[in-house]
Amino acid sequence: MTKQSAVVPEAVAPEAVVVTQPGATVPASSPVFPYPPLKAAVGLPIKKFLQKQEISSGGRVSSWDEHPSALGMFEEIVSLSKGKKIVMFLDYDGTLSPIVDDPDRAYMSKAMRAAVRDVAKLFPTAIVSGRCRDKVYSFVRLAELYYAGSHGMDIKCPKFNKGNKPALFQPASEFLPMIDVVSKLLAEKTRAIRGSRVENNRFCVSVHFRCVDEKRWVELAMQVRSVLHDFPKLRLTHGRKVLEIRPSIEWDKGKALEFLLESLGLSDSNDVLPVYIGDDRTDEDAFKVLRERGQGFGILVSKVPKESHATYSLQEPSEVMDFLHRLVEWKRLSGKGHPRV
Ligand SMILES: O=P(O)(O)OC[C@H]1O[C@H](O[C@H]2O[C@H](CO)[C@@H](O)[C@H](O)[C@H]2O)[C@H](O)[C@@H](O)[C@@H]1O
Repeated sequence: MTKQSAVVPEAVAPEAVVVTQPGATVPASSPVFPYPPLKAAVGLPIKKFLQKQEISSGGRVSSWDEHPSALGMFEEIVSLSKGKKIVMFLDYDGTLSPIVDDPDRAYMSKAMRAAVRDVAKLFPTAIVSGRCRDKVYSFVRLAELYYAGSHGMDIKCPKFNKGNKPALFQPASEFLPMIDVVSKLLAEKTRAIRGSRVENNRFCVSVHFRCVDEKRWVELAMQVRSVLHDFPKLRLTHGRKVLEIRPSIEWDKGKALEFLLESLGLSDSNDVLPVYIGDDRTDEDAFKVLRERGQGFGILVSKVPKESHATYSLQEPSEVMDFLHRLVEWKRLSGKGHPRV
């Protein structure tokens, strides 16, 4: 038995199992992913089990003062965008579709699809998801969008650098065979844990525990770790009741955002306003990039106030849809569909 501590989320705003080294302090409010590198944690026994932590984005905070509603601040937002070209980045699960138990049934509504289609007519729009790109495309079904699947490790642009051909960018392609092997091993190892589910997202793998009895979360995390022990080039992160296994490369949704801006030929322009909407920890990488660039802003989708690199908030996908509607309406009224305000 190895020695490690697992931190499991509180019931109210639950979203992950975090495995740490014994003695390691995981600040309850840390907005940054608190795993030690996988290698350091492997080989240490379980010491302690449940500890409450807010997880899906940053730690929980007491009010929305830091991240006011993007609907409430809509006038301010559009005034910020005066003379600028808006570029939209949208996460999928929990942002465009509600969180549901079965990941294969996380459909977006027709109304949401229509809202995204309308937005994409007016602004370049990308979907940035942890899902396999084909899978997220099968949910969204809008060919005119840009898609970044596998947490940005699988990017498809309708056009690239003003050329006409669709282009693919897959910085982790060498990991494909390894991910396949690991996905099968994980499925085997976790089969006996009722409710668990392994989802092969092509360049990464998700191990879901939303439907696993809480008493077995640690057992599941241990099984995952035991598989990963033999794959030091992979790392473990987590999202909303899901453990995510992915290549240890310097690539995330933030890097994908920058890549997409570059491929749109908009990277160096001061008159570009990227807006990223997302609900999960992995979206924080993109929010952070926008903060660091001092360009555009992030919108966190969450029912509870959290620490986040986002600037604004929306409570749930229905509010995301309202926001998209307002953006379209405002643009139509102000610019008659021209790409600049
Ligand atoms: O980046 P995202 O598009 O938000 O993808 C992150 C994970 O999303 C999916 O899992 C989440 O949504 C499921 C359906 O609502 C839910 O059952 C699960 O508990 C959530 O974690 C997707 O299935 C994962 O592969 C992605 O990693």
